[in-house]
Amino acid sequence: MIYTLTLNPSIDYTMHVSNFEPGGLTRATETDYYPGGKGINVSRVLSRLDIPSTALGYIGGFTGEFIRSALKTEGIEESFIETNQPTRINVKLKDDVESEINGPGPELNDLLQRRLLEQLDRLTSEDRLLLAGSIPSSLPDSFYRTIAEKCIKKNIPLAVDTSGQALKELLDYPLYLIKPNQKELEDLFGEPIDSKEKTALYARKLVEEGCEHVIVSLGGEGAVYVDKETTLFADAPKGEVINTVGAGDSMVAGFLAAKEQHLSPEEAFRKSVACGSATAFDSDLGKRKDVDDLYESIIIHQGGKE
Ligand SMILES: Nc1ncnc2c1ncn2[C@@H]1O[C@H](COP(=O)(O)OP(=O)(O)OP(=O)(O)O)[C@@H](O)[C@H]1O
Ligand SMILES: O=P(O)(O)OC[C@@]1(O)O[C@H](CO)[C@@H](O)[C@@H]1O
Repeated sequence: MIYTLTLNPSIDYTMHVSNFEPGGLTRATETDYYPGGKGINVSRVLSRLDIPSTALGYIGGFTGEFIRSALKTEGIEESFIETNQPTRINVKLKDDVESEINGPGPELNDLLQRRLLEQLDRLTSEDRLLLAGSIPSSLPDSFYRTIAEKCIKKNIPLAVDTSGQALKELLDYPLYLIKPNQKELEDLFGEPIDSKEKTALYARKLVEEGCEHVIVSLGGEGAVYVDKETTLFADAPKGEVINTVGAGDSMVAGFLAAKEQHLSPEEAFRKSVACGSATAFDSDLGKRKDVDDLYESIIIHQGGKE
């Protein structure tokens, strides 16, 4: 079973506006709300691809109830731990450019932390775990490390989609999959990375440090994939971009789904890019039909083994 862990879920409240005026009243032309948080997005896309997963993490209050019922409607298993504070609401503002305001997340005491670690103790080497999104500030920065150590000891493949210090610390472990975006890769190495070739070079450093599969997403520029044997470049397909929130998470889901179906790295990468772009072209996460339609149109170039 694939388990997705979202320590800090959210409701994503999307507001479409035109000419947002800071300090003034702006009326939205359209609003939507979706269950959010990176791991939850991955579980939702996996489910659209007919791959079951179980969503783990902390939820609470009326917002948490919304997430629980949305996942139930979509037939997604969950085993969330209840907190006594409402799950955060993250605002996604769509004007000519996209802006995001993400909440800080709940206070999680020692007991809640222990409950999650006990849950994870029940995973076996038959499972896979995805650690996705930010660590709420009430948890120690080392929380993902604690989880990683447990998983590596039990040979549980670990996929990671997070940023900043949390991501840096996890690179000490042999990870199954990591999917930084361009900015996250730049932050990791403290260097501007401004071409696909340079992206591949730095992605290869991550492979050399022990990551089995590295995908770097580059928004409208597509993505780069590196493993021990292969370097691949994908162009993003053209289409009307509606909402890129969750596009990166969709890529992770596409790759994990394809690997569950034993597809080759190239096919898995293709599926990953198709999922990312299907989401970018939708107001919610991408739909199965759109992923299938885009799949064949993704152009993949082989790179050298720098
Ligand atoms: N403008 C676009 N046109 C086509 N596809 C896009 C566009 N923007 C994003 N995508 C698709 O989505 C993928 C992921 O995009 P991006 O690099 O923005 O992810 P991200 O920053 O991790 O997103 P998030 O954290 O919001 O999930 C890209 O590799 C591409 O396949
Ligand atoms: O604050 P975090 O945990 O870093 O990111 C949370 C978030 O921005 O990531 C998802 C998109 O990737 C959204 O559903 C959600 O609002």
